[in-house]
Amino acid sequence: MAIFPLRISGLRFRPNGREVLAGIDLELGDEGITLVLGPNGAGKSVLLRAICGLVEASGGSMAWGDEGARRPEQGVMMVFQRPMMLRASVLYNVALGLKPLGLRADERRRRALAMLERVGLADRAADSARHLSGGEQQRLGLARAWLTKPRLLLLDEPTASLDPSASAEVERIIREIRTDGTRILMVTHNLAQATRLGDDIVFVSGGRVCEHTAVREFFSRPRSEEARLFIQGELPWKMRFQGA
Ligand SMILES: Nc1ncnc2c1ncn2[C@@H]1O[C@H](COP(=O)(O)OP(=O)(O)OP(=O)(O)O)[C@@H](O)[C@H]1O
Repeated sequence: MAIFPLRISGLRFRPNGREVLAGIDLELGDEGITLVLGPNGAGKSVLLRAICGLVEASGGSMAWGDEGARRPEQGVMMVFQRPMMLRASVLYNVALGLKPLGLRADERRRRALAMLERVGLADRAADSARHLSGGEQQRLGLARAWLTKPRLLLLDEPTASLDPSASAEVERIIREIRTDGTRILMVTHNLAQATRLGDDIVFVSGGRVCEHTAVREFFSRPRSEEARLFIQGELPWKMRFQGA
């Protein structure tokens, strides 16, 4: 089943009557890296969780592919800021992603080792995953997801709290995953990273998409006052939560 274009219309999430997603409209084609920017509390992570089905929307719709399926059967993966690690080796944690495919154990091991090579963790295969640094854990999370060849990969601030060299390594891997044919939707607070990595920007504020434009256009000619103030670091705290 083709899952693109993904058309999101009027998506709402209102836990206890509080408007977290206030009617998200967004369309994603089948290629590239889209960066989600916006102030704290804007609803960026909730949007990603809603797309991968971890949060149940209170209203609106998502239509996957030309047939407008309500849910994708497979092919959507999400990597969190702190990826989940089992109390087991790095190799075991990566190979875990292949379990649902019903492959033999030696094939899972072979593919997982090859993937660890690609993310620069081959020499850590036997170590405890929980002893990895934050940057290494993020690379492990990316490897685990990449191994399943997802069509859409959702990344929630994958370089938050990483130093510049660990961030650069994670960015390299993200580019490779994209080159390998995976569509990426990624939340970041790092504007320089957005210019390095993104094809287009989705700017979210107050639970709405205020603009969705090419990266260069977003930074040179932001359409909304909120985006302009955000880029300049001057978005007043009241507007952050109330939207435009
Ligand atoms: N499952 C949930 N139930 C109720 N409220 C939630 C839930 N998940 C998130 N929220 C609330 O929704 C709001 C938006 O959260 P979200 O994590 O999406 O913000 P964000 O834009 O990712 O912010 P940040 O940049 O700080 O990570 C927050 O006020 C948060 O407390």
